[in-house]
Amino acid sequence: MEPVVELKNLTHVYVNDREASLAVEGLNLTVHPGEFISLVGPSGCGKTTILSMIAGLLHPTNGEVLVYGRKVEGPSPDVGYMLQQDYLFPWRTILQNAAIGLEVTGRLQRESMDHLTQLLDEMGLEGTGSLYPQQLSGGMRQRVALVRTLSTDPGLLLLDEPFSALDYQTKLQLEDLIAGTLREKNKTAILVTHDLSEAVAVSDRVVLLGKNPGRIRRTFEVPGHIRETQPFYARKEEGFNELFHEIWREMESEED
Ligand SMILES: Nc1ncnc2c1ncn2[C@@H]1O[C@H](COP(=O)(O)OP(=O)(O)OP(=O)(O)O)[C@@H](O)[C@H]1O
Repeated sequence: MEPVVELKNLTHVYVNDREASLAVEGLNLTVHPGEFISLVGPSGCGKTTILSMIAGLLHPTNGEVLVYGRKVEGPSPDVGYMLQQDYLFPWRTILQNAAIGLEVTGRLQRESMDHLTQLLDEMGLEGTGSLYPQQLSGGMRQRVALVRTLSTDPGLLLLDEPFSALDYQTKLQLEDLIAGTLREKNKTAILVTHDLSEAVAVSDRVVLLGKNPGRIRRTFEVPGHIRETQPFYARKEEGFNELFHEIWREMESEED
């Protein structure tokens, strides 16, 4: 099967008036259909830069990004992006917020509202369509952001720390919901996170990046029995702690 994402010798240099800084260098990564990948690594190792290039928001200085076999030249409806902040518009109802993706891509139709209401229901947000964002909790708002992202039916989801602003309990609930939903809908996902336990619990593969500049340091396969378990319970599975500590030690041992 054709890969969903191919990063080939990907390099990015940020340039301003005074200096140039190498953020990502010579990165190669292939992500297959239905895979859930996490990118982890120390602060500043280039995780967000990599997602921005896959999303077509930032052009690589060198190398190339292919999504579904096509060179990325800009944002595409095949790719959904979810961030730490939900960016809901306070003056729009929940349903109107959920509809924005379809609106801006010119695909909003009469029957779309039924589909969005169904998606809100699936996310446990029954009856919230006519409320406003400020009437919902942080976890609920982030679920609305997920509905907005899924509404355009992108095959690939880029998740940049979508759980990190939430309290611990909400974060665990949302991890289960998002990982379960994406697997059920057979989406491909790349998650950026600082939380190694989250990375192991939700992913098929954890890609550890090293810093100065961002390069792949090591890739860890998550064993099948952990992958098949809901993230919350995965943390109690045999081998989970060992893998967590292996990644942790590797990250700590970075010398450069
Ligand atoms: N717009 C920019 N201009 C100049 N340098 C930048 C810019 N954005 C990021 N950088 C630098 O590029 C490097 C990679 O940044 P990036 O945000 O991709 O890392 P990250 O791994 O996502 O960091 P964090 O984990 O702290 O979110 C860092 O050294 C950062 O300072």
